[in-house]
Amino acid sequence: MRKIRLVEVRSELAAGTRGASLGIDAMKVASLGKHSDFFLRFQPIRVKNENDLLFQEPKFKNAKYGEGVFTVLKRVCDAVSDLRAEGLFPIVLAGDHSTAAGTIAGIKKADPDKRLGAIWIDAHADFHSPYTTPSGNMHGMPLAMATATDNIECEQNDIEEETEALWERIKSIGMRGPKMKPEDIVFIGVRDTEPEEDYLIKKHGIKNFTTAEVTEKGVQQVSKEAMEILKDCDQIYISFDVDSLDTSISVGTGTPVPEGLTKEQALELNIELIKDKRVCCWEIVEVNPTLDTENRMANNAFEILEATTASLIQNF
Ligand SMILES: NC(=[NH2+])NCCC[C@H](N)C(=O)O
Repeated sequence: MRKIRLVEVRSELAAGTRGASLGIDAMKVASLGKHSDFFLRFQPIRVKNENDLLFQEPKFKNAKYGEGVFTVLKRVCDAVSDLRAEGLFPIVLAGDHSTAAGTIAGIKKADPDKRLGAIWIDAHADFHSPYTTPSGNMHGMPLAMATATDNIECEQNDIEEETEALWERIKSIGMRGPKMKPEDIVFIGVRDTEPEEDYLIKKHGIKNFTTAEVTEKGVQQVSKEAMEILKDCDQIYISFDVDSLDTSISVGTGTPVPEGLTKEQALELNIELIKDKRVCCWEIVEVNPTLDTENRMANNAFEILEATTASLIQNF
């Protein structure tokens, strides 16, 4: 059986809306409500955050709070890389989705020679760089960080020199250069992108399984096809952003988008995908209880976390 370690990252610097750093504790409240022993079973590692920067104005307008994001991602990278070097399976519970770039860097740092792929279950492609971002919010950038993509072809923002230097440092966390090829990304549920991201998706032929496709083909088939696309990867990372879920379930996330997955679809998808023996890390992000009523999103997210972990344990 694989040994699991929880990594708790209460960081929300890279989100545009406040509150995502409370998502982990909202899931803990959900677990108490269910009388679950989940949080007793795994020893958590807590990564220090830099959320106090939020009391100041952001320094970099195309990479807001980027200096803090860099520090947190570096810490996440080191924590994940240490766990992977010990052969442990990190389950990362995080606030905003930028942490995924730290996680990916950590996986790669521990196994630089292994080809890494990612399954990105999300409403967003998170493929912006400071050169293209419409918001400056760095939770829209983790896949550009991980693949070292600037997307100058679609440049929208005339970025400052300091921002450029910071972006270079962020892309070099763990190791210099790309940790993954864009071709080794599979999207599920992506439905809110900007033209600059559409350009990259088309350029690299990245497959997106839409909500309609998941409904039509079913979870088993979609999981099979997703893994088939990543057949040449040695390791697979799964990133689950709760905004992949439909807004009728809950709006307890910073950037909710209609026409998302049902809870059952997301639950089954994660249960199924994590059975693949190459999956080496799973992450859940963007639960924001301050935007919610009766902790609905965290209740759903915790259910998915618990079921996915159970599937991981049962299948090894
Ligand atoms: N992880 C997220 N919720 N990302 C939302 C990104 C939204 C938009 N594409 C932006 O870059 O601002």
